[in-house]
Amino acid sequence: MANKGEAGGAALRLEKVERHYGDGESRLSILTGASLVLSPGEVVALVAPSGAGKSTLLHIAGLLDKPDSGEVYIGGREAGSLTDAERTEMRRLHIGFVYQFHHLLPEFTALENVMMPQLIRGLDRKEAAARAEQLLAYMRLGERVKHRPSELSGGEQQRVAIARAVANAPHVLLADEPTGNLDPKTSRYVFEALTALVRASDVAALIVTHNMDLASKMDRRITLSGGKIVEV
Ligand SMILES: Nc1ncnc2c1ncn2[C@@H]1O[C@H](COP(=O)(O)OP(=O)(O)OP(=O)(O)O)[C@@H](O)[C@H]1O
Repeated sequence: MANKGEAGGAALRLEKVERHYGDGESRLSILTGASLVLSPGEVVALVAPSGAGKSTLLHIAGLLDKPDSGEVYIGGREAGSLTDAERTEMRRLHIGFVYQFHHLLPEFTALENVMMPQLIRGLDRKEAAARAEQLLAYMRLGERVKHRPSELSGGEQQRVAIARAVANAPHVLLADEPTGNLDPKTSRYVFEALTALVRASDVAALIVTHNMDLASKMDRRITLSGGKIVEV
């Protein structure tokens, strides 16, 4: 299940990233030189107060937004010099996203949802189905592959979303409150499944959470202070 990142290299590197909103008197400096290195297989919690810039950072790391200055490297490749088409391609192949709400496609089964990113990448159906089955079995959803999202519990839906996010063996998994919508027991279960899959797949995970219990179980905890990343 290992990904194709180069040996020993960083999965994600942010170098002195700055992001400002607005101009003149109303200018807001949200990121003022944020630097971060994530290694393959590492699970890192990003814990910071509301408005500190967590989503801004995640959007930049996920190539959904561009920094005003600084660099973003995904699997060793600098993203700033890429064309829009290349950025989209890099996002599709090398970055997985998990949100608080699963965003699964309601008319497709769990298996088809996990196959989807692989089919978009051009993999044939048989290969995509085999990998999707393997991932869902890993998430202990082997008995649920033919269920549609509405036929799954909240925790099961989130586990499908996690399997889908790593289906293309990305370098980086970015998760924004992935268990924020679940009860504490289910949260822990989903988080443990996520962590096991991320480690087995050699993906680097950056997880925004307000849940200190889960944050304490991750490899590292970081926060944003004055627009910079600080280890907690
Ligand atoms: N497009 C934008 N234009 C102007 N200001 C913005 C924009 N996006 C975010 N901001 C501001 O930047 C700050 C950081 O926002 P961001 O969403 O990154 O914070 P956050 O840490 O994710 O917060 P939360 O935990 O509440 O989601 C906030 O004050 C927000 O109002």
